[in-house]
This record gives sequence, C-alpha cells and structure tokens, in this order.
Amino acid sequence: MRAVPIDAVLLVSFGGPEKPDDVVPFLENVTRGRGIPRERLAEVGQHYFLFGGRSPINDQCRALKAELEEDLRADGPNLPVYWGNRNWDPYLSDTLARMRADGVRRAACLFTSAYASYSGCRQYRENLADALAEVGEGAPELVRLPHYFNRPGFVAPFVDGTAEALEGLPAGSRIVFVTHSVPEAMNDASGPEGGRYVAEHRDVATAVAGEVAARTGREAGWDLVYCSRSGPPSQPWLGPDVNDHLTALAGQGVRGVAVVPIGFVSDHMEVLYDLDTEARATADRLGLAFTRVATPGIDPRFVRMVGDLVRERVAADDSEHDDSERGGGEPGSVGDVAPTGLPELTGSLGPTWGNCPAGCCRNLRGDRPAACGTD
Ligand SMILES: CC1=C(CCC(=O)O)c2cc3nc(cc4[nH]c(cc5[nH]c(cc1n2)c(C)c5CCC(=O)O)c(CCC(=O)O)c4C)C(CCC(=O)O)=C3C
Ligand SMILES: [Fe+2]
Repeated sequence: MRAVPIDAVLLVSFGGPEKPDDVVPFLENVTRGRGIPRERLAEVGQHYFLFGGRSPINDQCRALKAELEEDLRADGPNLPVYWGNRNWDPYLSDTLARMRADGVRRAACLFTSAYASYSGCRQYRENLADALAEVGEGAPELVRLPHYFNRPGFVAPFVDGTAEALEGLPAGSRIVFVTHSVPEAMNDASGPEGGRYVAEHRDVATAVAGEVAARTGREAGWDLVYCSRSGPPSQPWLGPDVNDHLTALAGQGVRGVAVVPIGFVSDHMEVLYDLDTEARATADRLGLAFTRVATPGIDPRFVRMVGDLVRERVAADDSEHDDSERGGGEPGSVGDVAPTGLPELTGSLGPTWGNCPAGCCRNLRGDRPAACGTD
C-alpha cells in the first residue's frame, strides 16, 4: 500500500509567554494537574517577570522555522514548515487546523526537545493526540522524525562552544554539563527500557568532553548536573543541582567552569534565569570564573541536521514506493555548511527511532492517547 507522501514539516515546541499578562495563564497551562507547589509557581513567575514577561523560546522557534524553510527550499524537499506549541500560542490545535485548511495530509514532526522522558517526549505526543482529536476529521497524519541527541549537528555546537570557553578560563577549569532535572521516577521510566534520560545525557556529555579533549589537547574533568527542579521536596528529583555543584567545586579549589546547557535545544527561560542569572551569581559569590556555552539555536549545522532528518525520512518513504514522483535534494548533501568532524552518530547508544515504540517514556499517572508511536 502506498503511503501518502510527507507534504509538510511541523515544529512542535513547549511555548512560552511573550508579555507580562501571558505569564500566569502560561504557568496555569503548564502546571494543570501536575501538582506543583504554589510557592514554586510564584517563584517561576518572578523569573519571567525579571525578563519583561517574555521567554526567548518563541523567537527561537520562529528563527528555526525560517532557517529550516530556507534549508528545505535550497536543498529540497521544498516543504512548508509549520509551528505549534504545547502550552502557548500558536497552540498545536490551531496549527493542525490551519494545516488541514492548507490541504496538508501527512507531516513530519520535529520536537524541540532532544531527550527521552515523559516531559520531553511522551507528553509532547499526548498533547499532539489531544490536538488531533480536537481538530477531528481530516487532520493531517503525523509521523515523528528520529531523535537527534546523538547527531553531530546537535553535538558540534556544544563542542565548539566548550573548547572556546575553556580557552578563556583558568587552567584546571571543569566542564559542567547541565540539563533540566526531572523526578527520579520519570528517569526510571524514560525510553523503551527505562533510565534513558540520564543515559542519553551522559552519552552526549562523554562525546562533547572527548571531542574537546582531542581538539584542545587538554583533558578537562566534567560532571552532569541539573537545574530547574520543581515538585514537592518530598519527591526525589535528579541531582546535584548546578548551584550546589558549583559550591562543591569551589570547595575543591576549582577556579573556573564552562557551563554547557546540553539539555536545551535553544535559549529558554531556564538558560536565561537558572544558568545565566542564578548559577552565574553563585559562581561570582564563590569567586569561580564562569562561562555559559551557547545552545544550538539556529547554528547552521543544527539547521542542516534537521533538514537532513526530513530528507532521510522522505528518501526512505520514496524507496519503499518506486512510483514516487518526488524530486528534491541529495540526502545528506553538505552544501555550504562546514562539516562537524564528528562521526555520523556520536556516543555509544547507536541509532534512534522516529515514532516511539510501545511503552516508551511511560506516563506514570496513567495511560493516555499519544500520537507518533505504536501506543
Ligand atoms: C525535561 C524537561 C524539559 C526539557 C524538554 C523540553 O524542552 O520540553 C522541560 C522544558 C521546559 N520547561 C519549561 C517551563 C516549565 N517547566 C515546568 C515544570 C516542569 N518541567 C519538567 C521537565 C522538563 N521541562 C518537569 C518534570 C516539570 C514539573 C511539572 C511536570 O511534571 O510537568 C514549569 C512549571 C514551573 C516549575 O515547576 O518550574 C515551567 C514554567 C519550558 C519553557 C521555558 C521558557 O519559557 O523559555 C521548557 C522548554
Ligand atoms: Fe519544564
């Protein structure tokens, strides 16, 4: 049976407020039914207000959408790129309704979240399923592009940024990889076999540290630590917290840190507040030199990698159907983007998947419909 060809790309993101009046309703959207203590919500609201009530995340998505459209125009397939958010305007349901109106039948989804976990994977899929149900008859079919945490286009910008940061820091400085904390139980249930959230981050951290050592000729010690813990104190979450870790490092006589936000695809409020504001203040207090490395954002290698995921997927569909009429770019062509010097997949976890296998990143609160997977 011939599948309907992919005729659009859908960027699926978290969403964030863009003005002070957005902040409280945004937080209500995010935390509905999640059991976050009120004090934590008030505190996180303040982080947004400190930055004028505007998160950088939506602008990052607009920029990525524009760059990806350009990449697909230049090297094919020339597909429209849509963008929808889980928690703020443009909402997924509105975007899916617009796609239907535009005649889109089958879209390839890219989540702006690189790692397995309920929060970063299945919750996106559940929100897509809800939006599909809301739109109803005629909504496009959705397939997921492969997970990309171990693609060089995602990893290389962190390698460059870390090597450069270490150049400017005192001898003996350490690399501090940071990601979003999640409940330990959520890590235990992440991926098809569990524990995948931490395993994927360790895989990226090992690859970045190894490549930086190879490039600079100096081996910097590194750690994987966490930011943005929420939830009640009684619930165990992944640690150590980045601030506690910086305190411990200073106590050991370390003089500087390259803080590498590997958990974040682009600048989010967590990066602006939890790292650039709070962790930097901690480092200043401790007399630690502190450099925060950039997120991939719209690094040309990251954009190209996303374009390649689309090209790979379309080529795979075409090769299953030799009656295809689809033209467009050489899959994996390099264009004018510098090669990364990294292997095709970094780390040791090997090939990933697009649509998720059954049981992947289980919802510990109970089963709900989820798109882009076999359950
Ligand atoms: C793993 C993970 C990612 C990375 C994957 C991905 O990128 O999706 C992520 C991203 C993000 N998280 C974000 C914002 C928030 N996350 C919250 C709460 C929570 N996050 C969690 C996990 C994650 N979150 C968890 C386990 C909770 C507890 C509640 C629950 O179990 O669901 C809360 C509530 C207040 C608080 O408790 O902090 C807010 C406001 C924003 C937007 C930032 C911006 O506006 O720039 C982004 C990109
Ligand atoms: Fe979050």
